[in-house]
Amino acid sequence: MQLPGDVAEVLETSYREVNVQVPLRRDDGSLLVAQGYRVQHNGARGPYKGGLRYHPEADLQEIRALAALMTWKTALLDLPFGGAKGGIQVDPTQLSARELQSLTRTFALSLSHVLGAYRDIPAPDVNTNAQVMAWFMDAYSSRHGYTPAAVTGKPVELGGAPGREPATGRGLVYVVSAAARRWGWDLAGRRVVIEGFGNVGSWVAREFAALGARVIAVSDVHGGVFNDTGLDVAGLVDAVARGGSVRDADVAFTPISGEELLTLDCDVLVPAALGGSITAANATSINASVVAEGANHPVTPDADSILADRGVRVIPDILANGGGVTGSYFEWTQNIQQFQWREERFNTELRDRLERAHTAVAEYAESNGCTYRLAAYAIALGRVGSAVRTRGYI
Ligand SMILES: NC(=O)C1=CN([C@@H]2O[C@H](COP(=O)(O)OP(=O)(O)OC[C@H]3O[C@@H](n4cnc5c(N)ncnc54)[C@H](OP(=O)(O)O)[C@@H]3O)[C@@H](O)[C@H]2O)C=CC1
Ligand SMILES: O=C(O)CCC(=O)C(=O)O
Repeated sequence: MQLPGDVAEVLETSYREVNVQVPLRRDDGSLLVAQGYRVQHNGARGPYKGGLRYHPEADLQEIRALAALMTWKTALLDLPFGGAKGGIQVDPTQLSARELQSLTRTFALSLSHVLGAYRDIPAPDVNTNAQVMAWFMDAYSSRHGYTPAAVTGKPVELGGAPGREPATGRGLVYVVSAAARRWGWDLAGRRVVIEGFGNVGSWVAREFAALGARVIAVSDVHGGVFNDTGLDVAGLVDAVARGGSVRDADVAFTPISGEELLTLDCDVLVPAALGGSITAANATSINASVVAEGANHPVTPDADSILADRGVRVIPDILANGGGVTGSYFEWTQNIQQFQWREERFNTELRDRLERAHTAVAEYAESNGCTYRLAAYAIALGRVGSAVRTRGYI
């Protein structure tokens, strides 16, 4: 794409990286001092936008990488946002509900000077959910006045958009369906494997099952479950809603390891857990026709080349999981206007935006003979580069 050198130089680093101390008085009286981050990568196209992750591996390097991905994602989806990501390096599974709320409020207050509805708008990511966003919004509002548009992914009764919670997984299935139509595939009866069964993975499973595809394996941190004739997705969802693992589900399955799951013979493999699960070490063992990236950067660059050489089609994260931030965009605009769409309208608009982005990527890839990932990056970087120059940043 011949990105000019000065544009590349400014996009290689983040605009602002905030590192805050997040002290928490534990229920037992001891003190935990966690590190919190918000990285604002680029805001040329609009306010910074991106999720908050609570995870022991959420360090500055990881958050920085995820923030840059948000810049490309919002540009590819043509949303009026830049890219950011944040998080706390902590294991939330070890915290009580009171501790989680306290940690979230302290974090929100320490970041509040760089956030805001027209500055930077957080949302949920790994181990954060609508309840965490409600606490975050409440803490932010205590300092700035009631501001629902400062955070997305909120509970529906607090200005959340009906449809935002399923939007990432549902959007991925809209994108795969659009690609399948282009390739002349019928998704009914196709074998689907999903790594991760949280917000994204569980909605991918529900939406594929609703289309008549066969979800043959899913996993969480405790391992995987496999059934060649198709898993009972509703039963898996019930088990997780009760606070258990997919392994606790009262459905027919054979236990498998997370590593085995990735190598199963399938039509569509959806990594929907953390980054870096498909590497040069296991890319030669992937037995999927298509890898649709629900997670952010689940395929390392080395693995990406191996998959491309082997003819495995990869639908990149910035397209495949773009339904989440697109849904957040709908929520943000509705909060600003004090208005709410019904979920049917939300889904129609979501599908339309994702299909348009998919068509742009597919056409670019076909006319330039490149992968979907390169096409998606070329489109996104072109848009960000143009905004950087037009706004006079450089
Ligand atoms: N939420 C959103 O709107 C968006 C999320 N994403 C990306 O999607 C991915 C998943 O996010 P989300 O669903 O929100 O997060 P959740 O916290 O809801 O779920 C994460 C899931 O991944 C599982 N998991 C974690 N580590 C592993 C592992 N090593 N092997 C197998 N499973 C594992 C978790 O298991 P357990 O429950 O047992 O811990 C859980 O099932 C992330 O990469 C995120 O950045 C991308 C776009 C938007
Ligand atoms: O909804 C959002 O604003 C961001 C979601 C997110 O973090 C992501 O797409 O990775």
